[in-house]
Amino acid sequence: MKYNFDEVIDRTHSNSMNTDGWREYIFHAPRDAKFPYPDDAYVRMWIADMEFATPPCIIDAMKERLDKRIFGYTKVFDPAYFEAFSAWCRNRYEWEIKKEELVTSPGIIPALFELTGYICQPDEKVLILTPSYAYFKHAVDFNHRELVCSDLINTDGYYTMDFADIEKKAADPKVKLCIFCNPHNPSGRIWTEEELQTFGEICLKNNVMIISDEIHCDLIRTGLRHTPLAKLFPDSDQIITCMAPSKTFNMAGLMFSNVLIPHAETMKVWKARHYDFENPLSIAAAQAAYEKGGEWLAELKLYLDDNFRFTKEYLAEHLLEAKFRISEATYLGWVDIGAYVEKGTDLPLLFANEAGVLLEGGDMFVQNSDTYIRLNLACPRAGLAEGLRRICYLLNKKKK
Ligand SMILES: Cc1ncc(COP(=O)(O)O)c(C/N=C2\CONC2=O)c1O
Repeated sequence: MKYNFDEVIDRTHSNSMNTDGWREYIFHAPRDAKFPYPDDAYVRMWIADMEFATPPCIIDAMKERLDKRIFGYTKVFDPAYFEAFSAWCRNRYEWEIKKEELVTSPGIIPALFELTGYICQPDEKVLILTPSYAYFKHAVDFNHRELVCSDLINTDGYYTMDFADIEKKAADPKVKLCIFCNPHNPSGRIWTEEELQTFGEICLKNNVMIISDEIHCDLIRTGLRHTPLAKLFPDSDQIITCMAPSKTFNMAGLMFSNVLIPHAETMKVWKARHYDFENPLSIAAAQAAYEKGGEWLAELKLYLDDNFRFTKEYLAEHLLEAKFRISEATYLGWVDIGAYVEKGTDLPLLFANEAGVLLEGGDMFVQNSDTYIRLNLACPRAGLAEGLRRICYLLNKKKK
């Protein structure tokens, strides 16, 4: 391997949400709230960013931009960025994107917050599939629109869409938008073309616009394939696609993402209301990611594959009644520990107080996730092993 994913990198004093923001985000506690373990004694498996250095090609591109020494107002003017991103979509997803549909946003979450308000009138509703990344709900709440949830069907830890339920809810004339996660966080599903086709047809037939959040699409297990939803409906202007280098290359702090808006009226509102200046270092980083990041990503995927295999084997040996499937996508493990805990247990607090592990779980994913914990496996294997050891020790002790 050319890259060292076993390297432990010190993130303290870097204003990192991962190391410094967990009290507020997970527990809604003040920054000085006391917990049983010293901060640096926690195994951090919660927020979705990685413990791996961003690829050298990206850091070099940022250094090259720094050497220009002026950082005035900046937008994506150079066509080289579109060429890099469109080549990425063509080569990896056999998907031709259109330059006139591409805009950028300082994150997919801000785009979801904006687009929800642009697309839905105050009395209209937004459909999401649950369990869900909580910010889908936050985007709806922020816009004071009504949230409608369709629970995914969980068959022994394998999640599928409940098309009958989606159809019923999409038929409500007030449901105007679905924020869709493709691939799915937290279950790790990569939706098949057949599932995407069925889902898309239900929404389009019922005049429900879709925002397909595909931020995790590059982070799939080796050998599996992602299908952009919009690729299956080339004649529709009702599917907005969000992609980003942020998850793929561990650069979420650079606040740069791609939004593809085929719907003319929505694009018109976006251009009228969105603040479209960008950070020059972020543009340089994103372009380098798409132009040169492929080799690093291939090695990252192999390392993550091994972390998932390690987790599967470790839980099979040390937590016999846990249910865990290797996620098809994301670097997030999704584990049912219902055999060890009561429904309604505050799982993040339990593991923070009694295991020294920071994780997300339970009701942090809107609904339909009660006895699940989500583990960030994008870390050096030694840290992963210690986190799993602590989790299994606590749960086996509680079981006795
Ligand atoms: C489905 C999905 N969309 C959007 C985002 C964030 O996009 P951004 O605004 O950074 O461009 C995340 C990050 N997911 C996270 C971040 O921490 N925990 C998670 O599950 C995500 O999982």
